[in-house]
Amino acid sequence: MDRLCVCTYVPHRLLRKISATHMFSPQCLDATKTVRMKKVNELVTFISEICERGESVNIARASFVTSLNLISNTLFSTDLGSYDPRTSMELQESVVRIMETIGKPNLANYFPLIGFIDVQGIRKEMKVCSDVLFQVFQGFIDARNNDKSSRSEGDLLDSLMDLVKENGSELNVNDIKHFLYDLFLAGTDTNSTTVEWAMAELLRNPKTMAKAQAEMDDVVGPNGVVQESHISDLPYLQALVKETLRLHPPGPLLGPHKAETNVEVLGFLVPKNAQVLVNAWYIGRDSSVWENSEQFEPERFLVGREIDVKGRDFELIPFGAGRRICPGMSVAMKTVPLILASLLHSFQWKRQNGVFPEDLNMDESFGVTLHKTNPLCAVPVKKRVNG
Ligand code: HEM
Repeated sequence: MDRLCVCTYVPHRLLRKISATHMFSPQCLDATKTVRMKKVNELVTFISEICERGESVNIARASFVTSLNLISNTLFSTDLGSYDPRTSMELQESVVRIMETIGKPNLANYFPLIGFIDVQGIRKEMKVCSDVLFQVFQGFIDARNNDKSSRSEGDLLDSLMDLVKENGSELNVNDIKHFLYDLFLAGTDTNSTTVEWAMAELLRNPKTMAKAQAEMDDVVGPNGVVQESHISDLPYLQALVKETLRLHPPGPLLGPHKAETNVEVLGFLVPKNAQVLVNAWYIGRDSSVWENSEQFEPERFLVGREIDVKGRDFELIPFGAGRRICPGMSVAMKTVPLILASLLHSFQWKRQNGVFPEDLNMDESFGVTLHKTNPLCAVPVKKRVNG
């Protein structure tokens, strides 16, 4: 993978390095632990309110807001998402619209000659929404430049602005805005889609759901509150996250790669400059590698050789591998299990009119992110006495 790694959509390599030290390093992850807990607790509170009204929750939408607020708090120390559909959050709406627009089949990809006409208005829509994001980011940058007291000790924007001052020749405010843009797009939908697919698999596999909940009752205690520190003691939960990423990798074709030089892969020549799309979705379902490859069986990760998602085991690469591996992997592997554990430990889940069937519709819509075609809506029922 390292030889197929020319960067095609992140504007500045330096920023990748910065994110590794300023956002995703073990120290930063430790420092942002409290924010993650707070935001996940807000999700639980929101669902508890829905529970009291006996309504259903759109799982992807709710966990999308949590993921968005997690990122916006790490970057700007503020919420940019809202669970209340009546509250207009322009950044949230624009991120959703960008993800929907990117996911649409674009005729220009099939007929490049007509690309300049923008028949479907995709380019225009992308521009309108992206402009909103850039304006919001510029607003935060201006506020910090104009009013030093609006700087909040330790969030990522402060560090990035300090870096611009120190490395003016290599880095400018535009680079920062593009970097923030990538983080919001790459780090929200991926997380929430994974939570939705995991919940869908569990709802049609009640025995698997019961096993995961029993493990939590043992480790967290029936009336305890899930903490991030519990996750390492919940092997079944970790296995079910891996199994979800195997069957439903949010980035089914990873990011577009390009060969830096002629590369030989398994006897095939990949010529220099060729664009390479890696089908992580197929790799995860390859029946020559995975037994019962279409079945959701977290147990497969608990026996035999340990297979992880960190880019070293090529049969499971939902985050990619090599130099271009997802920089947010460590934060995703903390957030997704934490959200899932909180949803499963605090609530039982049912369908509006009964239980979910084994043949629950699991159709996938291929786009940049692999979405569930029919959004999963489920009714929460409070499980814990003090939850
Ligand atoms: C379950 C959650 C996630 C999955 C499955 C995932 C997966 C991926 C994949 C497959 C790529 C492309 C890798 C390649 O081209 O080989 C990627 C890139 C990226 N991801 Fe993630 N991601 C997740 C969560 C996150 C989060 C939470 C963040 C940030 C907070 C994030 C930030 C990024 C960025 C900035 C890139 C672009 C990196 C580059 O092009 O160099 N991701 N991710």
